[in-house]
Amino acid sequence: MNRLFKNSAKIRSYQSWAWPTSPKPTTPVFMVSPDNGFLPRNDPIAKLPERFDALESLLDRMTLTRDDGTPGLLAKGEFGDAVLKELPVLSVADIEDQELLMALFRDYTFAASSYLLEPCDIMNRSKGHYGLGRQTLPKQIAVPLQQISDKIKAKPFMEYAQSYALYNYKRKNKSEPLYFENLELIRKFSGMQSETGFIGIHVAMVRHTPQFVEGLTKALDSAAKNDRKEFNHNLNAIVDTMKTINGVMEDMWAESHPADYLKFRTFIMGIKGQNEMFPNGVVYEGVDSNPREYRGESGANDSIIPCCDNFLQLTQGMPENPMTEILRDFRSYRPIDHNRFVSWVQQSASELGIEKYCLQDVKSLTLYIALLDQVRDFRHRHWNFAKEYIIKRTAYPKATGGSPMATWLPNQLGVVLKAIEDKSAVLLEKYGSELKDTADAKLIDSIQDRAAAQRRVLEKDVAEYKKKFDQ
Ligand code: HEM
Repeated sequence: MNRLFKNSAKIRSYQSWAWPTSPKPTTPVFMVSPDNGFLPRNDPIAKLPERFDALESLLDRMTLTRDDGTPGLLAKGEFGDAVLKELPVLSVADIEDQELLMALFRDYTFAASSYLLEPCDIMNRSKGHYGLGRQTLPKQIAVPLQQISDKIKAKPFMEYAQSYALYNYKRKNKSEPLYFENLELIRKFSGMQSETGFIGIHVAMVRHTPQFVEGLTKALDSAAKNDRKEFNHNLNAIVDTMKTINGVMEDMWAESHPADYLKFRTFIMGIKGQNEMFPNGVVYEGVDSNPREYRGESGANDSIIPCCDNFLQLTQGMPENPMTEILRDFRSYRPIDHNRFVSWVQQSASELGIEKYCLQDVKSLTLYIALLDQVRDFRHRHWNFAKEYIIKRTAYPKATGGSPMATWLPNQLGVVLKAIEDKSAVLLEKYGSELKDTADAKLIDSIQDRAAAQRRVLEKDVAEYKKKFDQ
């Protein structure tokens, strides 16, 4: 077992690199490693044990359009009543198996979001706005959900990794890898193919994170040993993996139709910062008489881009503004080991001074800019998703995670564009004569051109959308 940084005086080792070869039932489900990256250690448990049949049956009948084409409980506005009538407060006190706890977390969070947001979905379908959600989560859902969340150390609300996306897939063919065509969903709100596409593309991207985690840890390790050749090799590997991940992301356009997104998006809204639906948060009956507030499900809780930001030391240069505050807050909505890894990358990159280390070598700096360009590629495409799937089609000003539509994503895209401009200028000033007429010079030229063009479009977009959403 490879123990990176064991001998490095400069940075601490990432402990979970060497996690147990025979995990115990109490070993967390999400542990970052070059074996599974940011995916769970094993494929998610799809079916709950018999004692949870009442919950399983409700979730099977819930989906707007069921697998047999008939309307489900949510389509008829009958889910909430069915929960109150059919679901007892089931005990989870004796359960310690982390995989079963994660499956229960997924299923109770699906039930919670359906229960709270059912009226908003009905209102949105008929009137085009959301109205009030249910303001109390009944004890049948709230009590076990709180207990499960305590055991897995999560917030008791639907989350990107631990419920909606990364713990919600099955492989059609168990012996095949998790490419998009080989996966299907365990739970869904709408039953539309576009919902499978939306979630499936996230999973299919995260499938490539074992290489990503390996590249990051090895790059940090080689910087710690001041092995320039190895460092450049590993940095190049991260750039290549990001190209693959961005390539999968591009398939979103084909697999999830922009016109369908708002039809299932209502159910992934949060109960924080969504004033039209939950002006005072939600009371968790039998748990807390004070209302709770949690952000909704969002890809912002994925760990790939935060790791790139941290490795490139972009995070510390983010402007001190309410947008960056939201970015920090999002980081608390993910599995604890994802959070630890993301923080570890931040601390190690900062202790080693990765940015400065890259400035000292023409190849390292070129690769640093190439990685910035991949983060730009991700955030630019992502901004286009936001425009095409959301902004074009609704006047509602908040994203599912509660961030403001017109300004939040551009805040981070702007930081990356600026970093490309700055670092390219340094590269040309410092190493211009060395680079002259090489393939790397052409690469940097095209990266600069793209960044400049995108900045112009971004500024125009933000001015227009600030007016539209009054932000
Ligand atoms: C149709 C596709 C998508 C749409 C409409 C969309 C929409 C959004 C929106 C509106 C936000 C703002 C945060 C919030 O929820 O309040 C966000 C954040 C984010 N999403 Fe997505 N998203 C899509 C696909 C993806 C995919 C496939 C990923 C891959 C992991 C992803 C990763 C992220 C990340 C990393 C952020 C934080 C952005 C940043 O740091 O600049 N999203 N998304």
